[in-house]
Amino acid sequence: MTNIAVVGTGYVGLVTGVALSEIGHKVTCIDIDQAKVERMRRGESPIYEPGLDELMTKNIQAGRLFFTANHAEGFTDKDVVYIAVGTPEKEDGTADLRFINQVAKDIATNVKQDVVVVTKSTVPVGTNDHILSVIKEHLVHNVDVQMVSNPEFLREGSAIDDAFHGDRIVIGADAGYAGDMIEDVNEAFGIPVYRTDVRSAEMIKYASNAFLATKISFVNEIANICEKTGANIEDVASGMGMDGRIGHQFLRAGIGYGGSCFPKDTKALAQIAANHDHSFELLEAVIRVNNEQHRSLTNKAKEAFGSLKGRRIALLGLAFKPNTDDMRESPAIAISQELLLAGAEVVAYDPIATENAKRVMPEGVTYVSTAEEALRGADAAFIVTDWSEIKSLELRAYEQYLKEPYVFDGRNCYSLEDVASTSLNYYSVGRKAVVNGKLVETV
Ligand SMILES: NC(=O)c1ccc[n+]([C@@H]2O[C@H](COP(=O)([O-])OP(=O)(O)OC[C@H]3O[C@@H](n4cnc5c(N)ncnc54)[C@H](O)[C@@H]3O)[C@@H](O)[C@H]2O)c1
Ligand SMILES: O=c1ccn([C@@H]2O[C@H](COP(=O)(O)OP(=O)(O)O[C@H]3O[C@H](CO)[C@@H](O)[C@H](O)[C@H]3O)[C@@H](O)[C@H]2O)c(=O)[nH]1
Repeated sequence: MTNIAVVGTGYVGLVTGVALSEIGHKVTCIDIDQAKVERMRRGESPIYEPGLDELMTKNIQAGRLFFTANHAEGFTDKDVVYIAVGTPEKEDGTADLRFINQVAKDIATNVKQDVVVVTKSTVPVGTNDHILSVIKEHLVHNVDVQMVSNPEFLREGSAIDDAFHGDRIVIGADAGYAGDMIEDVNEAFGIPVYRTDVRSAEMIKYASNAFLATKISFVNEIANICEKTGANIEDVASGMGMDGRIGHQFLRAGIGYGGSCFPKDTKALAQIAANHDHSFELLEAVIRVNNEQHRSLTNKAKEAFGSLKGRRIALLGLAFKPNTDDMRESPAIAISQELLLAGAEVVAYDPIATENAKRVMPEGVTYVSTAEEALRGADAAFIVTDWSEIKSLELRAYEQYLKEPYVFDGRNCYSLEDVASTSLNYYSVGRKAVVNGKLVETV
């Protein structure tokens, strides 16, 4: 059992703290947001993440999981401090290290015993060295501080499962005992550990996200070409994925990636390269293709309707992916902006993310509390997030509620054969359209 503090209780910090307590460590989670801390003390997760509340409550009751807004209290008697604060993007695409710098100072002024500092946040190569120098500069007590880079690979919506069944735990440490200590801390997860130096660990995180984003933009480009050639992206992706070297994962064509990580991390890596006089052309193209892909549904609707002025569009799903309330960089934002710009009226529904959506979606969007309400009287439906509730909506609901039978499906939720037996005009991604019951090429 190790005494651990986790600084920052967002998607990563809270899940990390809860998972570490579940394998037997004594964990104090620290956040500057007092209201959040109060909720967490009651066992309520401030984020929607399946399975998280139950595990929080269990470990609070077991006396292994604590929450505080007071750094001095949180750091008392801790052997390990995890940094899990946000590293959002700045205007120029670089990572904003404001919160990281603050935590480094908080650690320096509060720790009274030797400590291993573990960086979970996604940070540019060289940041762990920077954190250590900030800590050393502000250190109040004469203690030893060692750094470990331990990037996080969890996905929102399946974060708990990922924490216990991830593919690997990357531990980047230079000379010293810290790397071994963090390997021991993680032993009970039973997940393969990959040991490397600090800078390589920092790079593994960005390279992994950039590679996955590349897969998505690649398959989206293939989907766009499928639409022009009459091929079917679902079949193409399945056939490609059977090659073990390619694999089936991350070959789902759609409206482009969103979320709190891929958009910001791809830009940050391109910027890291640029700062070292390297133009990362491939990644720049991945980002451009993704931005363009956000427009694909609206472009299809414009083509089908001529003009979208005065048209009422039902947006089904707002979160950047199912099973999360996270709206950061959700394609729904760019899609709504495009629709409103084109003069359309936007009525939106999401099973969970509506409150968060209201904070980041453009002004003028109307929110309703069921999919049926959104569809009723609309000229078209846009399927934006493939929540299981939305995927399982029967096709006759669209026929029944829509004023015009137009569905633009950004997630390929329905089979073309099923749609062909309805009266719907259906446009999806990388597949033929269905118009008047017939499969037709879109160009
Ligand atoms: N969200 C993900 O799925 C995911 C996955 C892997 C890695 N990451 C990376 O992990 C990091 C955290 O991401 P997130 O989505 O959990 O962030 P988040 O924005 O959801 O949460 C950050 C939390 O840190 C708190 N905080 C800020 N400054 C603080 C301080 N000085 N002391 C204590 N608390 C402080 C904030 O109040 C907030 O609750 C980022 O670098 C991100 O790129 C995120
Ligand atoms: O085949 C696919 C797979 C995903 N997506 C989209 O890609 C985005 C990201 O999805 P996903 O990777 O499942 O979710 P995140 O929670 O953003 O997780 C990513 O970003 C995290 C933060 O760095 C990493 O820890 C994870 O390993 C990495 O998968 C979403 O908009 C998805 O709709 C697709 O369009 N097609």
